[in-house]
Amino acid sequence: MTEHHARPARPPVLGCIADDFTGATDLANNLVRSGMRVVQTIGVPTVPVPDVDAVVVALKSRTIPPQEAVALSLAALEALRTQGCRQFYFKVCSTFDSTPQGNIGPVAEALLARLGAAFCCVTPAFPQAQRTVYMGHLFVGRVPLHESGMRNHPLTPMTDSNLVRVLQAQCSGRVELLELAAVRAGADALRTRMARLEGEGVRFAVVDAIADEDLMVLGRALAGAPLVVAGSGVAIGLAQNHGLAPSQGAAQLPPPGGARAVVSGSCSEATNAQVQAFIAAGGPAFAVDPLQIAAGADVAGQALHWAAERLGGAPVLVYASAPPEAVQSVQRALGAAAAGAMVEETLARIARGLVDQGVRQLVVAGGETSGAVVQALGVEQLRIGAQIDPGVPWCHAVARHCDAPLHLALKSGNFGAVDFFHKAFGQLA
Ligand SMILES: Nc1ncnc2c1ncn2[C@@H]1O[C@H](COP(=O)(O)OP(=O)(O)O)[C@@H](O)[C@H]1O
Ligand SMILES: O=C(O)[C@@H](O)C(=O)COP(=O)(O)O
Repeated sequence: MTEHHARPARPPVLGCIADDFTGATDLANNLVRSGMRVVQTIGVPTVPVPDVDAVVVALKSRTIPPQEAVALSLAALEALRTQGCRQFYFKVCSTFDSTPQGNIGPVAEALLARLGAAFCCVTPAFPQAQRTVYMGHLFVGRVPLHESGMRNHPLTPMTDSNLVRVLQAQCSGRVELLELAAVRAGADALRTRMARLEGEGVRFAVVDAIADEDLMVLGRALAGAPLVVAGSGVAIGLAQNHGLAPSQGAAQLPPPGGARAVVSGSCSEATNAQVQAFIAAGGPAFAVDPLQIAAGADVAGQALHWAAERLGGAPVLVYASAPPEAVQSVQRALGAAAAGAMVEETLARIARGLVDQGVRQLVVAGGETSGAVVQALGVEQLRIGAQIDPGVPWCHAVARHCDAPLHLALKSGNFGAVDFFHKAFGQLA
């Protein structure tokens, strides 16, 4: 939850449903930086949230069966409506992580139907993190999505950069492009164009955006729209519709304490480079071998025994992160879903053990991994602090399974500079 400023209490204006936990903190980070007071809940909130402008519900629904993702997302929508939210944001990955079955299309269609709406804009553009959309094609830095490291993702390999085509394969409604020229024509013209597309029976418009200014225009055009489906980028353009402006004060967190650790289950290019940089700089690191887990070894116990002798000194790293060839060989042996679940469960047990041993500053790399860790720790709400790198803030969490509050950074696999792990702890020092 962010600091409360002196504003009259009113229901939150924006209700957000994020399909993974790193994605949720990424979105909350952009909302906070644009001037909104935000509370992030882990799972569907069951109690009233405090006086905030936006609520972000973090789900772990990106890779579960589509019907389960739909049911969870609709439950989140109902809870957000109960809190008084009037506009809704379905936060998906900036690399549009999904499979031909979903879950972006099915969840977006179900949310639209429940809201009684017929049309919504979709864009994963987040230029500050080098995600741009042009002619409906998603670029990651200088390369199209299908040439980026995402083509080798363990759970959601992305092999087509044409998002109109990718989304159409997941939807029954019609998907069209809203090209950059329409965005550059300004918010009023863009709104007129959106209305025309809706009149033509289009359900989803994939919107081009290559710079923050495009997202600001789109944000204005979305005033009053019931739903937007987007990465975290569009968040920078929504606060202006509610008379809110960027504020630094929102990012203050209590001082950190305790030992420092990183748990990494992301196999993305950026994370693999961060792991290698940490090790090359002499950081103590323990590699988790999925085949050992499958063979019945007590890998979590070994990792915790190793860590117990080192905690309190330099930050320690426990990682399953591995390059694509190693991941593929594990997946051939164990199956992709089973390997993923097994590694997540082990890393979550390790994270909980590390916290039991006194870790109070914890970086988790990987969206699914973060979901597993946060659930194992029993975290219910997160307060968002300062940004470490685009898309990744420090957060402050109270966890059921920890007697003192924790500083947590949930890092999307793709995000962060190569020295992210050291940078993160340096920022808290
Ligand atoms: N060495 C490995 N072999 C196979 N799967 C792995 C390995 N290491 C991690 N995984 C799995 O890969 C998935 C990575 O997804 P995630 O944590 O969301 O990372 P990212 O943020 O990069 O997408 C997780 O399910 C994780 O358990
Ligand atoms: O939008 C993004 O890229 C991130 O917020 C995100 O969703 C992260 O997903 P993972 O790469 O699985 O961590």
